[in-house]
Formats: sequence, structure tokens, C-alpha cells
Amino acid sequence: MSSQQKGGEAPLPPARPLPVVNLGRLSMDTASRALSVQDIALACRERGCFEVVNHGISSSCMKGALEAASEFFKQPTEHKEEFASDDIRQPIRYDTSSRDGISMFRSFLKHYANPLHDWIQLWPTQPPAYRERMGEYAVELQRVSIRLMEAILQGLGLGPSYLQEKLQGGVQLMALNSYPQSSAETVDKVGLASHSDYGFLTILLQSSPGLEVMHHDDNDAWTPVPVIPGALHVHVGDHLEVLSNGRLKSLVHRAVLNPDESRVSISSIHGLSMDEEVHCAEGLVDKKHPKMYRGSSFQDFLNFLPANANKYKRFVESLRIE
Ligand SMILES: O=C(O)CCC(=O)C(=O)O
Ligand SMILES: [Fe+2]
Repeated sequence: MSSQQKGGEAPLPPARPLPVVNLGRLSMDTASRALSVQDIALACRERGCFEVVNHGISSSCMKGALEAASEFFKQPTEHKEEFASDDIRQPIRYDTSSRDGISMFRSFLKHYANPLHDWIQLWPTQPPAYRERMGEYAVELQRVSIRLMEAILQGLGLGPSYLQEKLQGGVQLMALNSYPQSSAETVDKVGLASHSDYGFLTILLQSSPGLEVMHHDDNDAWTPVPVIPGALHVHVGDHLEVLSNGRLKSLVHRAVLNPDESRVSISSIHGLSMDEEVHCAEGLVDKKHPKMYRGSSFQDFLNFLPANANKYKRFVESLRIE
């Protein structure tokens, strides 16, 4: 009997470290790829997220993107307000308020990124290296997202080329987020409230800790996501829950203020194109697994936001077939 148990109190379960996936193994021999696909499938199913290393994006590219984001936010307000809008349909948009119901202490710049040549001319020209650095990072992320999706679809038994072309031409929405360091008044405050992301996958890079995730089986407990040098954080979005007919669940997450420093994060949401509806994959619907969700597109998500964001924690909840 352990000393903890002698006192009569049940020992707390040890905190489970977040899964770390070595993406390099996906391009090795068939057996290594199969093991890697299995690791990714398990992480998505049981935790809704994982950290990915050996993804092929250089640390200078990642650092360059974080610096460009951070320099953008450090500019005088009038420069940032050039992009200010509360119209969620604007292709580039800066905002600071909690009009969206979840940004408590966050400023953000959101813009599209795939294909890059369609969007880059709308991006900021200040700081001067913004377009080059963020563009290089965006292209690399899109490539990583395709490799991850291939593995996830294979793990779901759908075959790696399922949806391939649609994914290549899909939406990539980047959100650059800036949060102040917490002060005596804002200690333990949430910068971005609990939500899930709409797309298939989100790939996230943070300058310092602040991201917290709620695993499906953790009964409302928050797990902080550590900053692993060189790693990217990946989580399941609402449309992957739909596509997988509920085999995977989108991950609820939030950002808390960091007590030691101000913080920047870059999230990149990957999905199908604006008007393309995502449905439960036919191969995953049968008598035992009836179709659980209605089809929906990114446009539907944009329509959902203003009216329903406070009613449902996750967009996907509004799609459930009762
Ligand atoms: O800042 C973070 O770590 C979270 C950002 C996020 O969840 C988002 O941009 O959707
Ligand atoms: Fe998010």
C-alpha cells in the first residue's frame, strides 16, 4: 500500500503527457508509416490533439512567423486599425474586443492563406518582412496539414487519397493572436474563452505557454499545452468530427494569460473550400453507426457564428441529427 493510500485518500491519477508524433516516420518504410498512422489515430481518438515534431518546417521559419506576428501587434494602433472590422466575412480582419463572445483579452489578425497568391496582396506590408515570413510559414503549414490529413484519413480507414484534391484547394485561415501578460488584476484570467475550431485540423504555434485543452474524458479539467521547442500543436476541429461521423471529437480549448510575459500564438485552420459541404464519410455510416451530423460548409459556420455562438460551445453541436 502506498503512503498516499494509507491516509485514506485516493491518489490522484498522474497527469498524462500529451502524445508527441514524429512526422518523419510517415515517409519511411511501410511498417514505420503504419505505426505512425496508428499513433496519430490513437491521439486523435483519445486526446483530440497531439504535438508534432520532425515535421520539416525549420525553426528559423517558425521563429520568423512568430516575430512577424509579434512585430505586427507592437505597431501603433492606427496601423493595425487599417484592418479593423467586425464583419466576419472580411478576408482580413483585426479586432480587439469580445464581440465574438470569446475574446476576453485578445487582439487578433485573421486572414486566409491558401492558395497564397490569392490572398497575400491583402496582408500587411508592415512589418516589412511580414508577407515573406508569414507566407513561407503558411505554405509549409499547408503542406504539413495535407500529410497529417492523409494519415488521419488512413487511420479512419478511408484511404490516404480520400478528399485529396479538395484538401489541396481547401481553406487555410490563419489567426494571429496577441495577449497581454497577466497583472495583479488579471491573474488567472482567460484571454480566449473555451471553444472548438470549425475546420478539419488546427495547427498552432505559441511563443510561450497559455494554450489549455480539455480532453473528451477529462470531466472539465484543463490541461496546459507545454511549449516543446520545434514542435507544433495539432488538434481536431468540428468538421473532422462530422467527417468521421463522431469517431473523432473536436477539441475544446482556450488560452489563459501568461504571468511571465505577453504572448503571441498563430493558429492555422485547415478545411475544405468555403462553399464545399462536409458530410459524414459514407464508409463510416452503417446500421451500427447511423449518420450523426448534417452536412455543412464554412459559409454555414460563418452564418452560425453571430446568432448561435453563445448557445452552443461547439458549432458541431448545432449539426447533430437528433
Ligand atoms: O492562443 C491560443 O493558444 C489559442 C488560439 C485559438 O484557439 C484560436 O486562434 O482559435
Ligand atoms: Fe481555437
